[in-house]
Amino acid sequence: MSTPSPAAAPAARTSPLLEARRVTMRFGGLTAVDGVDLTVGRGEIVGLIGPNGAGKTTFFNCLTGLYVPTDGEVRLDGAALPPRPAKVTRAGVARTFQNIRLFANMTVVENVIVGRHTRTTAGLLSAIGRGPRYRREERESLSRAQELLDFVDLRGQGNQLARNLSYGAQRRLEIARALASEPKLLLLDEPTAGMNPQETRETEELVHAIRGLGIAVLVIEHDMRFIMSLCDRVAVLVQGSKLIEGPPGDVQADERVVEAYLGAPDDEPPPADRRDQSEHGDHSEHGDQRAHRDQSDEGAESATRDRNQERTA
Ligand SMILES: Nc1ncnc2c1ncn2[C@@H]1O[C@H](COP(=O)(O)OP(=O)(O)OP(=O)(O)O)[C@@H](O)[C@H]1O
Repeated sequence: MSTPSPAAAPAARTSPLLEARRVTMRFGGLTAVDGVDLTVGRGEIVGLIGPNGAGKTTFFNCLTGLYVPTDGEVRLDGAALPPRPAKVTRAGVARTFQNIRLFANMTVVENVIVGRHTRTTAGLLSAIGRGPRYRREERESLSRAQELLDFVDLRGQGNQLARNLSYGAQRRLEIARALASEPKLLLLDEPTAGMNPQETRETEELVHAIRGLGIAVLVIEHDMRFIMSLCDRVAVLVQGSKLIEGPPGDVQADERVVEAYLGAPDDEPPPADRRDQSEHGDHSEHGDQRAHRDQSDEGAESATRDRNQERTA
């Protein structure tokens, strides 16, 4: 028997974990995502940034089966992803949403167990009859959910209602629920939106820990400090098209990115303003990002939280 040549190696070994090719999404006359190529390697943390309305969330929706792209394809481990959210989750892609989507009146641990449903196999009859297979899977799911709650620093809070958790804790619970599906790739849509600097730092640590589990992460975020310190690679979307992608330093210094998204140096606030911002825990430094964070002053930040809390209520 001959040894397979490298060219004959399975696609799963040679291709990136996620490969999106020429992904396009049109809504009537509007092209929200226009021929975007993006790869994510195994264990990589990739950032996706761009101005409001650039098409970032639409692109996520194309990756996760919520939208069927008008054109292009998405592959995971070399295999085309099916255009169905549950099948995409089963294939190994989990996500969180821009606005918190928890089951507010279920307990914290139940929310995580729900996230495991794509990994349990007991059929409906077994579940109704509470057969041995169902009971074994239920025990395993509970034990795994407790581990995940420990992992996201929610130990001891499993029996609370999700709605009673603090805002930052609800965001961590969403991540635990996504991890419960045992993903190879986790997509995070603005995970630090509405967070204070301390919560943002904790989220950064958590994402590093997730990578430590061997899980790749693709993250949309407007907080440049977070993105630049977290990511191995950053891609910039502008008006549905990918403007540039590369190491964070290169992207941040790219003139086109500064012009289209970050804002020209002339736009920076005078030093007194900057000091004022940092005193208020605002670390933003540039144009659109600053505009975004301007919304995160005391009033708007609590409004964001209120909106997110309403979502879970
Ligand atoms: N279901 C839809 N039907 C019609 N237009 C849509 C739909 N979803 C998104 N769009 C439009 O597509 C464009 C891209 O929106 P998208 O939410 O993907 O941008 P984004 O980069 O995620 O913005 P933000 O940073 O504000 O979340 C916008 O013009 C938006 O209005």
